[in-house]
Amino acid sequence: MNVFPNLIGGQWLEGGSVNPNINPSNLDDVIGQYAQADAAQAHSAIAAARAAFPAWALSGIQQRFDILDKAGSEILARKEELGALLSREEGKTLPEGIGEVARAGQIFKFFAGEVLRLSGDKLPSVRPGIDVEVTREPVGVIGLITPWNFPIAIPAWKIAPALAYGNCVVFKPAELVPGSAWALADILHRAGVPAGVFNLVMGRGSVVGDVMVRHRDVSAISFTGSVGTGRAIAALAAERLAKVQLEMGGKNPLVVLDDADLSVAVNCAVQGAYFSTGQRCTASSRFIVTSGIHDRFVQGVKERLAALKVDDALLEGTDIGPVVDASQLDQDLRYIEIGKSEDAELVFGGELLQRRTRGHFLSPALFTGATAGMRISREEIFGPVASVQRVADYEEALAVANDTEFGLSSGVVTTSLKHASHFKRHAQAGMVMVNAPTAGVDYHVPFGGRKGSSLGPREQGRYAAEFYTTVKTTYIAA
Ligand SMILES: NC(=O)C1=CN([C@@H]2O[C@H](COP(=O)(O)OP(=O)(O)OC[C@H]3O[C@@H](n4cnc5c(N)ncnc54)[C@H](O)[C@@H]3O)[C@@H](O)[C@H]2O)C=CC1
Ligand SMILES: O=Cc1ccc(S(=O)(=O)O)cc1
Repeated sequence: MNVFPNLIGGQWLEGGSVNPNINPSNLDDVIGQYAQADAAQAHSAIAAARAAFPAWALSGIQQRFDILDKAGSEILARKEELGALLSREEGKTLPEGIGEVARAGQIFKFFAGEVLRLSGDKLPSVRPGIDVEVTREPVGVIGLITPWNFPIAIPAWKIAPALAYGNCVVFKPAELVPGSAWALADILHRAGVPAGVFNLVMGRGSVVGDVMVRHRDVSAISFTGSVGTGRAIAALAAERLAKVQLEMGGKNPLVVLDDADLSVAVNCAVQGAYFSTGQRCTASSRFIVTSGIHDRFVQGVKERLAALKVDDALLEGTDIGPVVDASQLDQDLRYIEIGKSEDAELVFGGELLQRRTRGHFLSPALFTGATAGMRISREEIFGPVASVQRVADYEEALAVANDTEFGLSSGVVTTSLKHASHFKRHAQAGMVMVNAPTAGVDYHVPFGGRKGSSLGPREQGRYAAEFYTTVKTTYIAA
């Protein structure tokens, strides 16, 4: 089997060791062997990016538009094929995989447009005879470190703005999903990104990622992943005053009030908590439900879960694919045991499933009787596991929803305008959903959270400029 190489300084390079890419729906299916960069190759990629930066920073906007637009067009044209690769390596269902690839293509198109919309301000000075200009310039070499749960969308929403605003990129994807990352690198390379401007360094976080985070020529790091790794990266970046942007976990609440439309509530709950196998930072893992609707809601969710098909991600009709790997499956099962030991009641699922192929199949799990202090109510599980907390009224529901160290996405299901408006104002989260699942975001508006979920400027949309550029104020005396 051929090895998929890294892209460093415009050259495809093997070297180092290789890593098999394994299908979580079928552990006997090896998708390919992918090069694993060592520390020396990580250093080479950073050097190549640094060398390419002065010319790319000053490159014409037509060149940058053309490259990003071309990449976006190819991604969109190949969305079925790339979606199948994504689903095969990550385990989300084929429609979800295709949808994610389309999102990546649209993100490249959006940032191609942003290249043409670059702007600044010209202002009068408070002093006579002086003009002031405020412009944005690229930051330099940016290190991008991404997780396995969105193998192409998260890389796209970091790479596209980085390149659009004139930065050079060293990109390290998650070890579990090198296939989508490699395909994206190949598309960018063929779209005409100059040598060194974009570098792919597949490899271990503790080796390649660590070099990127510590290297003084990497001016900024954008990371999505676990809280532990995010904290460690922030500490190292702070030591050398590098710019940092972190997207980490969530413990996203979905509040369901007595006056909710039951079918909307059940739909939001099931989609938000269990689709994509619950492996989304925006997934709802806490349903906070007022007493008057509690039993009907639980019954409705159980009925919907019973109708869902958990199977091979690529099979037609599958609603929920496998858990991504053995270690994540262990984590999910561990939390299911923790929930039981905390005296929450497991009312549905949480069982390993046998399918035609050897894969990490887990039935969606629902707990009731959860309370705010339980670990299943406080810690991110990152799997198809959610729990219901019963509350007396809206005021208690809001307090419970906000009682978390995280603050990414927060949802309410209600037909009361008064409660919806109050929740929108008082939910302590970066994204608020009214009668919509906590997961399911657009690609052209800011994405990010508060408290322990995020650090640094927002990702996505035109707000991305805040992280990927630095502001210059120029005073011009007449
Ligand atoms: N919020 C989110 O979107 C995500 C959260 N997670 C959470 O994290 C848990 C563990 O998943 P992992 O994939 O192990 O997450 P992780 O945070 O360890 O990995 C994310 C990325 O960081 C890299 N990395 C790891 N150690 C590093 C280091 N010392 N320096 C620089 N880069 C490093 C990894 O190689 C990967 O590319 C999951 O169970 C889940 O709870 C995982 C993926 C996404
Ligand atoms: O790319 C990251 C990403 C994409 C989508 C979502 S959501 O499922 O739409 O919430 C979250 C993160």
